[in-house]
Amino acid sequence: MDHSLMSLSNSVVSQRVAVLAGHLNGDNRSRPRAVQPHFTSAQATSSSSGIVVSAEVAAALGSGRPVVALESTIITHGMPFPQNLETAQQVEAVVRANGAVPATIAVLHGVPHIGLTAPQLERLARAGTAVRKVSRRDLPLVCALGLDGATTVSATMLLAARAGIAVFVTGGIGGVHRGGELSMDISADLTELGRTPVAVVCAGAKSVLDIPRTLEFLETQGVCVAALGVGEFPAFFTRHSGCKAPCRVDSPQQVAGMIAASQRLGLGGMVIGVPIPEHHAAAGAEVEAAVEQALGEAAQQGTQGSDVTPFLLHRIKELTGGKSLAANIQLVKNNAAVGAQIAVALAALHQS
Ligand SMILES: O=c1[nH]cc([C@@H]2O[C@H](COP(=O)(O)O)[C@@H](O)[C@H]2O)c(=O)[nH]1
Repeated sequence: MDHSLMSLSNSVVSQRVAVLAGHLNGDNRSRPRAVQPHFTSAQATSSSSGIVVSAEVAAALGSGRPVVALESTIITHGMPFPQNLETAQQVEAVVRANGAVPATIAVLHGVPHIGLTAPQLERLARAGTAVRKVSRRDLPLVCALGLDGATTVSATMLLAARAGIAVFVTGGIGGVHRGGELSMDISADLTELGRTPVAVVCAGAKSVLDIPRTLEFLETQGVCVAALGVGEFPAFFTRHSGCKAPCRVDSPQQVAGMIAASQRLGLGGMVIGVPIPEHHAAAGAEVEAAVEQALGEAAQQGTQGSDVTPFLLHRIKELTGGKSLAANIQLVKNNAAVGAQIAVALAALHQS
């Protein structure tokens, strides 16, 4: 075993995992302060959770310091090498610079890891799409077969919650795909948001998706969706989706207050849409034209299911000559700063 890592069985985190595992199984009775370690260590075993938390993340969680979860599909499937590795490293640095501990999440050789070492991160980034994209439904298989897995928003949320991490930063969430009313192609991210108590800080959902139906579905799932500093739900590359955000928040402290209230009430996840900063927004019309073309090609080639998003991301990048990738990197870093500020505000609330 890697000595920089700590098995859950011997840590305070294991107690928190026990609390959250109960919640994920539908036991919401005692959630008020979801990350408070009030279970005895006898109630958690590493064999039941099988999750490894890095020593740094475990120490931060154990002392109530802010932690931000980060996903790994964005590294393997969302960007090409080496920009994916550079971005992953920079995002972790931005989280630290804003006062929180980053916890990148992935499955390595069948074991879910919360907090990766530099060599682990590099191995995933180099392997890219050769690593299996893992959402909630894929976890049993990759764990049982000892495979590597890059966790999507749904799997990352689930694992973050089991470790007691309440704030998670990514680029964009999955959603209802266009034509989803017939194909039923709806990302597992949306149902996960309905059931798992983690706030996902993102730049909204890409316009490759059906954003109005995505928001409708989130409402059905009972997910609190807010936009930060604007009235409109952001659409990833552009600040404008044409859809009013269900609510608007104006500071990390306000978001922390909503997360704390959600925890007290035993609710599920939350989406905080942070619009891409004005000066980094890619030429909207150009990216939108690329989106339309890529969607047409995906339909023509019969691309389906979990292959659709990676195909579209790759094609849009090609069609915009890399402008979409540059914008993507900037918005993720911006989200990382905001997410870390939210985690800091939440930790302060819990300690007050
Ligand atoms: O702009 C992006 N949106 C979504 C993804 C990834 O794609 C997943 C959704 O895939 P699907 O539509 O197959 O559920 C998300 O959870 C995330 O991991 C990404 O990398 N970049």
